Amino acid sequence: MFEKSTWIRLPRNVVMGHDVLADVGAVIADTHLTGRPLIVTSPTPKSVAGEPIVDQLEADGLDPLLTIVETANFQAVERVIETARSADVSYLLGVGGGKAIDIAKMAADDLGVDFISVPTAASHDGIVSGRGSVPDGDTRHSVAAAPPIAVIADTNVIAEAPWELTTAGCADIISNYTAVKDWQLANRLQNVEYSEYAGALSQMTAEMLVDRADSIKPGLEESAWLVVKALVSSGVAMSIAGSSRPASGAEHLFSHQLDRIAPGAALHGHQVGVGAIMIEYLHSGEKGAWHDVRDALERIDAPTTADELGVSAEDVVDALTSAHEIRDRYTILGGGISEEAAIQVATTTGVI
Ligand SMILES: NC(=O)c1ccc[n+]([C@@H]2O[C@H](COP(=O)([O-])OP(=O)(O)OC[C@H]3O[C@@H](n4cnc5c(N)ncnc54)[C@H](O)[C@@H]3O)[C@@H](O)[C@H]2O)c1
Ligand SMILES: O=P(O)(O)OC[C@@H](O)CO
Ligand SMILES: [Zn+2]
Repeated sequence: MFEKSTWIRLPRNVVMGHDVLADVGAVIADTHLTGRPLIVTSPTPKSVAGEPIVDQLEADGLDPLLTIVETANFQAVERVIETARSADVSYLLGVGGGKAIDIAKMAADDLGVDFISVPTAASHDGIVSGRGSVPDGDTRHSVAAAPPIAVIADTNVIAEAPWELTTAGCADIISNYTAVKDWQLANRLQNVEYSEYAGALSQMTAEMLVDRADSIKPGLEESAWLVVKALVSSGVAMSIAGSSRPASGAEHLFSHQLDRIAPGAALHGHQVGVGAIMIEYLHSGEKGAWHDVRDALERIDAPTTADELGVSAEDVVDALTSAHEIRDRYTILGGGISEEAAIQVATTTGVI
């Protein structure tokens, strides 16, 4: 008897392009949201998009509230939940980078209200996903959450964001190569459920982005458009899989450990990109595709070395040797790699 079932939860509206920030009110009306909105943002995105959204919604006769978050952790999620409850908020807008969007997403899920994702940078592939990613002590959770009911990605705003945020988003997509390899390996060795559709979509997204790498340039709205489309596609792959597996393998475990060892040193996307070079080496050996991963990162201006990330060689080795401990997710790292092996992979690939 066939007993399998799944829920693939996706946004109702993905609105992207030139000046679509002006459409926030229209999107709210289209999604039939009523009541008081809470805008969850961080300091720079507040002035770039948060305040213009408040002005727009006030002009529409709404009574928006705005709250600032600084760090992505469970305490921040709790604070947003309390703010929303005490102000009788009906739905949330996450406005900013990955951290503001993750916090809004998780708070909305807990409150049981809808949430709109308004990325101000193309720096991560969580803009569409039904996952939240938060550190918690020695571990890092990938929390299931409702996906945004709508995404509003203004390519004008995103093209004006610092260029390194866009290169971080590209590197987050390039890391899909190793994430999919790790997922397939876990399927073969540990019988972890694998989705052909999600895996193929994630890998194809990386391939399409790399094929267009030379047309991704600073300040160009066309480039912002290309990268946002790839981030949306990668988020959809996660929603199909019902996990972050299609976009997060050992290169993400390495990055999550680096966040703990060298907090704030580099952007998430840049860390996973450098991780992907080394993890690809572990998958395919010295003559393998790690050269292609490194070349793709170089072509989009993303870091490929510890120096460029602003971390030490010891940090890289520590993160690589402890990455397997951070989460119960089987990858090429298996039960862990030795310090000698970590030094060898990082040296051979030129990361240290
Ligand atoms: N939920 C998911 O599926 C998922 C996917 C990928 C990444 N993530 C998470 O997202 C986070 C990484 O996201 P991030 O790299 O955007 O980090 P971030 O949210 O810290 O943003 C980086 C910086 O860019 C700034 N910024 C954003 N837009 C700007 C603009 N227009 N102009 C100037 N500055 C701007 C932010 O204020 C911040 O200082 C990590 O916590 C990661 O785990 C989650
Ligand atoms: O589940 P994690 O490892 O946080 O991954 C989510 C996202 O960063 C994938 O690009
Ligand atoms: Zn990522």
